[in-house]
Amino acid sequence: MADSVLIINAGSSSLKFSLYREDAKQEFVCSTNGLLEGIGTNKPHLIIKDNKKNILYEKNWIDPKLFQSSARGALFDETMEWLFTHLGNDQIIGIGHRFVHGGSKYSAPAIANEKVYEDLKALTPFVPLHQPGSLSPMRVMLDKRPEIVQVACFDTAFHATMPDYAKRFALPRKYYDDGVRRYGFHGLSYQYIVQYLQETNSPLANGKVIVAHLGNGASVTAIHNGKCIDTSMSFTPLDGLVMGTRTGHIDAAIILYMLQEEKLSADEIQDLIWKKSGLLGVSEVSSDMRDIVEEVNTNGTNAVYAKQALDLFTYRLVGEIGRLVTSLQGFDGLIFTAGIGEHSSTLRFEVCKALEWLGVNIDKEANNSGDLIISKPESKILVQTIPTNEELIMLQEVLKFAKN
Ligand SMILES: Nc1ncnc2c1ncn2[C@@H]1O[C@H](COP(=O)(O)OP(=O)(O)O)[C@@H](O)[C@H]1O
Ligand SMILES: CC(=O)OP(=O)(O)O
Ligand SMILES: [Mg+2]
Repeated sequence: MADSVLIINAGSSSLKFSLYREDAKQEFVCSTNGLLEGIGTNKPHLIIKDNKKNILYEKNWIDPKLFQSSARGALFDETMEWLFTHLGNDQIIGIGHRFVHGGSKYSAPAIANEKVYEDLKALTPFVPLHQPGSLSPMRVMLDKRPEIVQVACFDTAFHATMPDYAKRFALPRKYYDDGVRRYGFHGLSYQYIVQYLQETNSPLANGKVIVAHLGNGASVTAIHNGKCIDTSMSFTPLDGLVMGTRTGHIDAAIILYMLQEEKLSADEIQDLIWKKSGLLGVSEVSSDMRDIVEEVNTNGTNAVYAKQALDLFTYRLVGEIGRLVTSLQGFDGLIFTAGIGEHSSTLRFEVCKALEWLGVNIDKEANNSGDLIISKPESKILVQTIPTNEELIMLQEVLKFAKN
């Protein structure tokens, strides 16, 4: 019977899981990978593969009702059901859960218990797209298999090194003391990128690097010597860049306008800014970058709106990179990661072209052919695409607890 560690990564449009099995060399190697993607779109897709990329299970849902976010629970349950009935003889010695928000109480991984569960549940209003998906598998396992060590790993932890002026909003001091400040998210992904640069002896490991994590949630982070200097997301993962369904940064007074003039309720505003805005709201096509690009390329009925959404996404991303280059006082490298960052060569090209004046010189062929280094040798800034691996960072954290 092999010892295994299960890692669950609940994203806003996806649920990823990886099962790591201990081999004869006592190393934990990924044996099964699952990806449920397209949550919140009308065509979610589940695919589960073994470590040789053979497909173990696949399912497509085509149902307009799935567009409603209330259908998320059912999709999560079905994925989890498959997982728990296919564990075979594996003995799970630990489970890692990605928690986007740790609030002011949790800035390091924490072992799950009732207190931790309740503390994290209380943060749900700040991360409505994520916390329910992270909490539900933890709850199931606390009830069914309380003997298994479960570790909550936080996106916020990586950003603890930001200086006071990057963390603080210009509000009366009381609010900062009450926890109203910039936390930053996607930290497990940024931690992985830093580790990757160190392990590959990259000249960027000790340099000034901008990392763009562009998934359904999108953020950019300025890193110097492996430490976070500033990042685009703040109190919640709503701030910063335009995202799949989130507004990114908007004038806070717009919320007052919606409340007072448009007479929207707090719940309606919450729904609007988290689930109906971003690429989806502007394009009226989809929250999924693949659909937006296809609508533009095929000159579909909403091609003009889709192009506006794409241009806005790019413009705001380039602007935020500019701000962070100033925070770093220059930069040596630019890294793209996560769903859009890893796969959309068009987006990477547009961003790099807009940054040419800062010394970014993209190699068009390398960018299109999926190479990891996509800048020309003479480029002042090294540009790389690095597939993220939040699961590996969580595995390392779980093993610290489960193996001792
Ligand atoms: N081949 C592709 N081209 C462009 N965008 C892609 C491609 N594959 C995935 N994406 C985009 O990546 C995003 C999802 O990223 P991901 O990091 O998996 O999501 P999450 O934020 O839920 O973790 C979606 O907008 C999707 O359209
Ligand atoms: C923090 C966040 O938005 O995460 P994701 O991109 O996985 O939804
Ligand atoms: Mg993600």
